Amino acid sequence: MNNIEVSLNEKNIILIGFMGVGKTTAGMLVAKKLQREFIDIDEEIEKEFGIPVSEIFNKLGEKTFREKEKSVITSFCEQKNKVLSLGGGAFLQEKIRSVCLTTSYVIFLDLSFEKWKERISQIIDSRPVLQGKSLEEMKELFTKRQETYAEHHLKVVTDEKDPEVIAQRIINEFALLM
Ligand SMILES: Nc1ncnc2c1ncn2[C@@H]1O[C@H](COP(=O)(O)OP(=O)(O)OP(=O)(O)O)[C@@H](O)[C@H]1O
Ligand SMILES: O=C(O)C1=C[C@@H](O)[C@@H](O)[C@H](O)C1
Ligand SMILES: [Mg+2]
Repeated sequence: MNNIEVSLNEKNIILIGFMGVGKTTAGMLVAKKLQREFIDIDEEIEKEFGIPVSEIFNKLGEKTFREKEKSVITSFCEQKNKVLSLGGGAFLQEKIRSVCLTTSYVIFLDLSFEKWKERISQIIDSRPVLQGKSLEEMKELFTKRQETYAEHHLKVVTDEKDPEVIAQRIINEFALLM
């Protein structure tokens, strides 16, 4: 199937994976190529509270963030024709996993730890879950979190440097599913 046929299928495309694997970067390009609206769930949560994710964690607590994360994702899953980029911890919640997997196509963006660690300096300031952790502790979290992404419809490896190439690969592999 080609891009046109992919875009005719109305189900949402949902990108999951660890912080920094490129869900937002690739997701925006996938949405543009398929002429769909792109929604970054972390940004939607920030809009609801009017403060950045790190401040939500610090001032309101992770529990409040996770509750909002669940309600925002559930509400977007009632819509269609979107490309959603989920926060790296969203799939920790069973309710989120089930609503995403039953309503939408869930694509797991996979990246090796070796490649991921090259991005730490770019993401650390805005990712409270990483702050104060040693490289060893980050590796532990990275490895543990892979279990939460185990349920998906498609896995796409994102070690490639060029986000355009990754976005096209997501679309091509997704088209094979249909
Ligand atoms: N293919 C790539 N090669 C190199 N760097 C990349 C690539 N894709 C994204 N990046 C960079 O890695 C960082 C994280 O990317 P991005 O914000 O898209 O990740 P994310 O999966 O959305 O993270 P989060 O779950 O924390 O929202 C950004 O600085 C981005 O510019
Ligand atoms: O992996 C996580 O637990 C998180 C990832 C980010 O996308 C944000 O959703 C938040 O910083 C928590
Ligand atoms: Mg993101």
